[in-house]
This record gives sequence, structure tokens and C-alpha cells, in this order.
Amino acid sequence: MNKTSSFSPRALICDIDGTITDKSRRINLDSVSVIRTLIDNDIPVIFASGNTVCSLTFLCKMVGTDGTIISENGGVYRIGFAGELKICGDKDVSITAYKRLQDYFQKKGVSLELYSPEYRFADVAFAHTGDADEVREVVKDLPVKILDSGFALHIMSDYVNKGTTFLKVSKEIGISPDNFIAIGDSSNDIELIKNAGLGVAVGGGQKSAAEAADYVSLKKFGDGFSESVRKYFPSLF
Ligand SMILES: O=C(O)COP(=O)(O)O
Ligand SMILES: [Mg+2]
Repeated sequence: MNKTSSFSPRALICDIDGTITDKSRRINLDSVSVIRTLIDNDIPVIFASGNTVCSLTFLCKMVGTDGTIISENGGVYRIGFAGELKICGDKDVSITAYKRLQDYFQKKGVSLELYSPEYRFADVAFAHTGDADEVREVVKDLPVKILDSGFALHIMSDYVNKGTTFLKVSKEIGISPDNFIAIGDSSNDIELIKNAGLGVAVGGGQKSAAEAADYVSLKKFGDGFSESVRKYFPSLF
């Protein structure tokens, strides 16, 4: 039997945009219901997203998780609502890169739209402006990387990703990464998908995520998430 059919997870870590939402970021109500079932059966659920700590905290409260989160694509994490915020990336270097990009695009008559800069601890996120590769070229000598989540471009310290921060979180909470199922949709989920016992990419997401995954859902986005959770936690549904 291969891993995809025999795997029996103890915990779930999942992305948000594109994974428990639709393409336009509207939350998938069935995905919320599926997550509630896990929580009510004492299965830990952790959100790992490019979004900010404050937006993830709100989502955790509304959905009913214990508040453990990875945000800013691994740049920040926290164990439980009351845990200390741990910052893994260097925001200064992201800001330096952003200023250079701002100059570059201003000369082309394009102004960049920042996403909630006042709530970010480690990365800089902005609206898609031109091609991610063009952005990468402008800052290629700086110790940053440009992540394209499909919803925003993120400038982050080059050593930060959701997968390495996931390893820290799993150590702190005492659940091996091998016991997790990880579900995502984009290139910012690749390391997460690879570091978990079983990595899933939802249908309709970026090709790079699907290539990193052990299983790709038949359904798309939030519907694919719900399908995958039902598949790997069959006794709960
Ligand atoms: O913040 C983004 O760009 C996308 O967030 P995600 O990691 O939840 O998909
Ligand atoms: Mg996503």
C-alpha cells in the first residue's frame, strides 16, 4: 500500500487563501464545517498563511482553533492565543528591498499597493504588479526572496518559509511532522507540503504545489480541501 492510501494523520496544518476559500478569497463554508469536526474530535488544526497575525487570530477565534498559527509565510508563529509571538524573518531587509522596488516601478509610472504593512512583523506584501520574475530581477542581489501566493507578492528573508517554521511549531507542541497532513494551493506552500507526513495540494492551485504533493484533490480550492480531509480522516465523517 502506498503512503497516500495508508496514511493516518493525527493533526492538520493548512493554508488559507485558495485552500479553504475559493479563487476570490471567499471562505468555503463546508471547509469550516470540516475543520470544526476535526477540532471537536481533538484533532489539532493549525493555520499556516501569508496573511497577518491579526487576521489569522480573528479566523482562529471564529472557526474555533486553539490559536496556534504560522503567518507571513513562516515569518512569524505563535503557539495558542496566549503564546509569545516568535519572529523568524528580518523585516528591515524586506523593507530595503521594497524601497528599491518602489523606485523602480515609480519610474515606470506604476505605484505599488501594500497589504496591511502596519500589521506585519517580518515580510512586506503587496498587490501583483507586473511579473514576479521582473520583481525578482530588481532585488536579486539582496538576501530576500519574492513569493507569489497567487493572491499577493511577498518580500521575505530568503531563509524563511512555512515549512521550516512548521518544524519549529511541531517541535514546540510535541507532535511529529510525520503525523501531520498539510494542505495548500501555491508555491508558498511547497516546503510545508514536503515537510508533513502527507502533503496535499488542492485542485486548481499552482502547478508547483501539485508537483510537491503526495496527493492532489480532485475538487478545486476549498472543495478540494474538504474532500481531502474527509479522505484522510474517514472515521470522523
Ligand atoms: O497572503 C497571501 O498572499 C496568501 O495567503 P495564503 O498563504 O493563506 O494563501
Ligand atoms: Mg494559498
